[in-house]
Amino acid sequence: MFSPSSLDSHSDIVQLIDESKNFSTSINDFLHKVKLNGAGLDYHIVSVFGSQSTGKSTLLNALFNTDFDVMSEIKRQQTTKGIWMARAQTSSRLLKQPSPDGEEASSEEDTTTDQESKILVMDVEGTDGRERGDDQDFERKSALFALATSEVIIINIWEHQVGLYQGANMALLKTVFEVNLSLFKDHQSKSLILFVIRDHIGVTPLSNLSNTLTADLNRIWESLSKPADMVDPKLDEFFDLQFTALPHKILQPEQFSSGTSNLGTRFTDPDNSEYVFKKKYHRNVPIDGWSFYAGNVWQQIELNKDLDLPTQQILVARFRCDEIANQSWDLFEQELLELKKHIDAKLQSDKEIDENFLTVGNLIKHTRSSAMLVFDEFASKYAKAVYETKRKELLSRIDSELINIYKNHLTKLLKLSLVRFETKFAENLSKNLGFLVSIDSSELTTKEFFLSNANNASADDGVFVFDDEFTTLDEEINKIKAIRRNNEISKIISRAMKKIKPVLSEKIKDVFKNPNEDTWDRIYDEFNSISQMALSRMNSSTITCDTGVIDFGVGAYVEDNQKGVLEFKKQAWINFEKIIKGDVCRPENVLNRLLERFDELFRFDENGAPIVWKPSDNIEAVYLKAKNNALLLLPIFCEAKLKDGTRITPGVSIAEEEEDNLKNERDFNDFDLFEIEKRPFSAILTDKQKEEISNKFKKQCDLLYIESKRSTIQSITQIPIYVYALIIILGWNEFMAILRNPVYTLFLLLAGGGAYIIHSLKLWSVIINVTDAMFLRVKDMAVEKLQDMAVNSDTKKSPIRQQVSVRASSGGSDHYSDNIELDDFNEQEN
Ligand SMILES: Nc1nc2c(ncn2[C@@H]2O[C@H](COP(=O)(O)OP(=O)(O)OP(=O)(O)O)[C@@H](O)[C@H]2O)c(=O)[nH]1
Repeated sequence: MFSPSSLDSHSDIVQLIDESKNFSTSINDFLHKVKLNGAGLDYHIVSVFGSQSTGKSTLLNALFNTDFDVMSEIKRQQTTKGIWMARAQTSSRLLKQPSPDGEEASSEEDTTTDQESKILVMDVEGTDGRERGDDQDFERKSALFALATSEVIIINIWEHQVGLYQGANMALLKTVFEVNLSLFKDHQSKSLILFVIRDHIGVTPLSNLSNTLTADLNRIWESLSKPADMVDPKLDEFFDLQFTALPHKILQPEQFSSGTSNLGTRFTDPDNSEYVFKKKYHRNVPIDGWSFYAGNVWQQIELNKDLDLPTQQILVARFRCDEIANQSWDLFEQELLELKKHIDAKLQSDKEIDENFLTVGNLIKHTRSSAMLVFDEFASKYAKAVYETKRKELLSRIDSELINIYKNHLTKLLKLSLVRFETKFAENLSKNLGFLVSIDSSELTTKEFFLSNANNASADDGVFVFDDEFTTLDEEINKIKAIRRNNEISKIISRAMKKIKPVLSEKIKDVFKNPNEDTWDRIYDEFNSISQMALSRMNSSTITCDTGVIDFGVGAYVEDNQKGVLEFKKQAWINFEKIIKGDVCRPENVLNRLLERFDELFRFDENGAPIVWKPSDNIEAVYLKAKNNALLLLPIFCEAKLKDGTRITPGVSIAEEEEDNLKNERDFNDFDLFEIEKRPFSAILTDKQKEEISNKFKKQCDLLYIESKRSTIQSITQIPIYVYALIIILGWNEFMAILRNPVYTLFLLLAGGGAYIIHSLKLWSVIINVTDAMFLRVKDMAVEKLQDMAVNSDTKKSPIRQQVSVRASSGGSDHYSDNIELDDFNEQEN
C-alpha cells in the first residue's frame, strides 16, 4: 500500500517538453533509467493541471515522492516550465498476510516487500502565469497533450476558487473540455478528472464543493460548441469526476500529510473503491512505444493538425511493430548465421549417417520460433490488426530465408535416408531375414526416419512441407527395390542354372551315345522337361506355373516375374547351345563318335568281343558296311532337326524378337572358332567342317582296314616240318631229363590236366582269341608309331589321331570328352 510517510528516495526527472515547446529526445533513455522500459502496458500516467504556484509540484512530491522543483516562498515566481515527467517512487507496504493459523505475522518487517511503482507523473506548467502573459497557446497545447497521454488529470485548485465561474480555473476547464471533444470523438477512452481542493478549511463540506464544481462543469459543458457530428454529447460520456480536499500544508502540516497519504492509496491500491487507474482510462500504448506516441502527439498538436487518438495508436503500433520486427530480424540473422555454420560443419563431417544431423531440424525450428518469440512478446501489445499484419510480414520474410535451408536439409535427409535404406537392407540380409522381409522392413524404417526428421524441422504450423521430397524418396526406394528384386531373380536363375547345366549335359551325352533319327526329339524333350522342372522349383507361389508366369518370391510385379522367366529361358537356351555346340557336337567329338561307331561294327563282333580276322573272312565287305553305317551319323550331328523335319528353336515361349536378342547376347568366346554365331542354332556344323570330319574319318577307317588286312596275312604263315624234326633231335636229352625229374614230371602232369580241362570245356578258341587280340594290339601300336614317323608328312601328330590312339588303348572309353566338359565348366566358372 502506498505510504507517503515512508517515501525515502528521489526520482529521476526528465523535461518532456521544454518551455520552447520542443519535445525531448531522451524519453526512452529516461524510461530505461527508471527501469520502466520493459513494463509493456503495465504502467500508468497521471498529470497535474492548475494555476501557477498553487502547490502542484508540492502535491506531486508529497503524493509520489518525486522531486519536482517547488517554488521558493521568497521569490514567488514560476518554477515549472514546460512539462516534466518523473517516476513515482513508492515504497509500498503490503497488507499483512494472515498466517496459516489465522494469526497475523508478528513482525512487520517479515511481511514488508518493496514494490516498484509503475506510475509516471507529469508536472505541467501552471496556467495564467505572468511569464507567458496572454499567450494561451502553450496552455491549450499542454492540456491537449496531457489528455492524450494521461489516464488521470489532477486539477489543482484553492478552495476559495471554487464557485468562481469567471475565474482562471474555469477557463482552464473549458480548454480541457474543448480539446477532449476533438480527441475522444469515438468515446473509446475516457479520462478521470480528479479535483484536489487545496487549503480546505473544512467549513464547507467537500460534498458541497463537489456539487458546486459539478454544476459549474455542466454549465461550461453546455456552453461549449460541440462538433456537428456529435448528437447531444454528455459530460459523463467523456469524463469521470472525482473530488478530494487537502488541508493547508503550512498551517495544518500533519493533516496535510495524512490527507496526501490517504489520497495516495487511491493511486496505488487497486482494492481501494476510489482507485483511479481504471482500465478504461489507459491509452493502450505499450511503454516502449510511448516515446514515439507522445512525440507524435505533440508534433500533431504543435502543427495544429487534427489529433485523434485511434489514428495515433495505429501509427505508434505500426512504428513500433516495425521496430520490433527489425530487432527480431537482427536476432534471426544472427541465429541464421549460427545455423548455417552448424549445417556446414555437419555437411563436411556427416559422410555417414549421424544422428546428430537431426539437430539441424530442431535448430531450424528454434531459429524461427526464437525470432518470433521476441516479436510476439513486444509487438502483441500494440493494436491487434497492426501486430498481426506485421507478424505475417516478418514470418514470411523469415520463412523465405529458412525455406532454402529447410529444402537443403530435406535434400540431405533424402540422401541419408536412401543410404540408410541400403544399409538397413544389407543388415537385414546378413541377419538372414530373407529377401522380402529385409527389403520391406528397410523401406518402412527408412520412411519413418525421413518423416520424423522432416516433421522435426517443419515447425508446428506445417509451413515447411516435404510432400515432394517424400514422393521422391518413395520413387527412389521403388527404383532400388526393383533393381534389388531383379538382381535377386538373376541370382535365383543363376543358382538354378548351375544345377541344371550338369544334368542337361549328362542327359544330352546319354542321348548322343546312340544317335539315331529321333535323337534331337529326345534331346529337345530333355531340355524342355529339365527347364520346366527347374522353373517349377523356383516358383514360390502355390499356384502352378502352367501359364508360364511364376512367382520368384521376391515381391516382384507380375511383369518382372515374367521377365525373370524369359531370362531363365534365355539362360537355359544359351547353356543348352553351349553344351551342344561347344561340347557334344564339336568337330573332334563328332569324329570320335563316328570312329567309335566304326570300331563297334568293324572290330568287335555282336557280342562285343574283338574280331580275329581269318583269311577266309570278307574283311572288305565288313569294313564298307561299318564305314557307311558310321557315316550315317554325321548328318545327325550336323543339323539339329526334329523327326518331323522341323528345326529346333529356343522354345515356344520365347518370342521371335527375343530369339534375335538372344543371338546378340550370346557369349561365344569359347567356340568362336566355329563362327556359329552367324548361323541359326540348327546349323551346328558347316559344310566345310562336315567334309573335314568325313575325310578324316575315312582316312582313319582306311588305316584300320589296312591293319586288319595285314594281320590276316601274317597269321596264315606256317612253320616248316623239318623245324619240328630238328627240335626233337636237338632237344631229346632235355625231354628225357624233364621226364626223369619228379618235379618236372609233376609239372607236366598238372599242365596236362589243365589242358584236358580246357579241352573238355571247349575254351581253347577263347584263349587263342584273347591271346591273338593281345598280340594284335601290341602290334597295332607299334605299327602306328612307325607309320606316324614314316608315312605322315606332318611333323606333329593330329589330335584326332591321338584320340584314336588313346581311345584304342583304353578300350574305347570316353575319357577325352569328359576332359573337355570339365575344362569347359572350369572356364565358365572363371
Ligand atoms: N497555502 C498553501 N501554500 C502551499 C501549499 N502547498 C505549497 N504551498 C506553497 O505554494 C508555493 C508554490 O508551490 P509550488 O508547489 O511550487 O507550486 P506550483 O503550482 O508547482 O508552482 P508552478 O510550478 O510555478 O506553477 C510554495 O511556496 C509552497 O510552499 C498549500 O497546501 N497551501
